[in-house]
Amino acid sequence: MSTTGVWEHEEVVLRRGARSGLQLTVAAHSRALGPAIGGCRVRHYEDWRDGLADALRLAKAMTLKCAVAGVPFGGGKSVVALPPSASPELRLAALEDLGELIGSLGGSYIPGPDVGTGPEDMVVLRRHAPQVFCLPPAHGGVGSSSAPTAVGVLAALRAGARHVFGSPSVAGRKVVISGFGAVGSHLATALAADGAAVTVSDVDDAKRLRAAELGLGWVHPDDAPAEPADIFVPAAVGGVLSPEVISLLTAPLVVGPANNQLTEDSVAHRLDSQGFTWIPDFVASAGGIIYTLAREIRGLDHAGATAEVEGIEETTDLLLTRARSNGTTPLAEAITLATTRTKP
Ligand SMILES: NC(=O)c1ccc[n+]([C@@H]2O[C@H](COP(=O)([O-])OP(=O)(O)OC[C@H]3O[C@@H](n4cnc5c(N)ncnc54)[C@H](O)[C@@H]3O)[C@@H](O)[C@H]2O)c1
Repeated sequence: MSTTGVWEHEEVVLRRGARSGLQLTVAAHSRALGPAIGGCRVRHYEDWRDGLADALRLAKAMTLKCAVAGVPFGGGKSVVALPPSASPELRLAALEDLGELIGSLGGSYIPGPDVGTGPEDMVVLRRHAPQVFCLPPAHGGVGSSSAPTAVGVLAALRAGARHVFGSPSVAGRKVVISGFGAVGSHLATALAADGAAVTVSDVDDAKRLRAAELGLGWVHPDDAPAEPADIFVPAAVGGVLSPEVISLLTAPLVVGPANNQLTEDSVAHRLDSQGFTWIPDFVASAGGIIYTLAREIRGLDHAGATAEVEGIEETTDLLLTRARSNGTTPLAEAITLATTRTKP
C-alpha cells in the first residue's frame, strides 16, 4: 500500500455547486473501520483537478491516520476549489453547496475543519449534513483541534527524541518550525517553555514580529530546512520533503503536523538511509482527531481526551522500535499496522 497512489478510493463524488457554480469534491478512501472522516479544505487551486488530486491524497492519509490511531473511522476529505480572491458571498454559497452534497451521502462522510475552514464553517455545513466535527463550543463542539494536534506532535517528538538522542527532553535542543500558524505557534511556545531554542519560519512575514515578541528566532522559509538544528518540524503545507530538500537538511529528527510531507513514499527510504529519523505525518498529527472523537463521540472530558492523545508517544515508540529491529522505515511499519487493522 503506497500513500501516493491515486485510484483506490471507495467513493469519489464530484459536483458543480448549484449556488456557487464551483467544483466540489468529496472523497471517501476507505470505510472498512467506519464512516469516512476528514477535513473540509477550501482554497484556491490553479486547476480544480488539483483540488481533486488533493482530496484523493488527503483521504487516503486519513485512512492511515485513523487506523494507526485506533479509532473506528475511515478516511475521507472534501475540497472546494475557489477562484483567486473569491468573495465572502461566493465562499459561503460554496459551503452551502458542499453541505448539501455531504448531506446527500447520508452520514457516510463526516467533515471537520481543514486548511481554509474553521469551526464556524462547520455551522454552515451542519445546516445540511447530519453530522460534523469541531463545531464551535457555543454550538456543542470542541472548536479548533489545533491545540490537541500540537499535544500529539509533542508526544511523537518525545518518542523520536528518545530514539535519536537517548532522552525525550528537548531542553537545550535547537528546533526549527516551518509554519508559524495555529499548530506551529502552540508547538513553538510549548517547546520554548521546555527549554528548547526555537526558531520559526513562515511565508507570512508579518508573523516575524510575533516571533520576536515571544523570544523566538526567525528564518526565511526557503532556508528553514538547512538551518542547523536538532529537530525540524514541518508545520505548514504538504510536499515539503523532497530529495532536494533532504540534501539540505541538518536535523537528525524530523517530526511535525503538516499532512503528506513527503513528495513521494520513496523519500522515507532516502531519509532513513541518510541517517534521518522521520516520524510519519499521519502518526504525529493524529492528536486532533483522537481528541475530537474522544470528546464528541465518546463524551470524555478534556483531561481524559488529552490522555488519549498522549498515547501517540507509545505508538511512535512502537513504530520506531519495529523499524529499527526489522531494518525498515517508520513509514513502512505504520503502513503495515494500518493495513493489518483495515483488512476485512
Ligand atoms: N489544525 C489541526 O488540527 C491539524 C491537524 C492535522 C494536521 N494539520 C496540518 O498541520 C499543518 C498546519 O496546520 P495549522 O492548523 O497550523 O494551519 P495554519 O493555516 O494555521 O498554519 C499554517 C502556516 O503555514 C504558513 N505557510 C504556508 N506555506 C508555507 C511555506 N511554504 N513555508 C512556511 N510557512 C508556510 C502559513 O502562512 C500559516 O501561517 C497543515 O498542513 C495542516 O493540514 C493540522
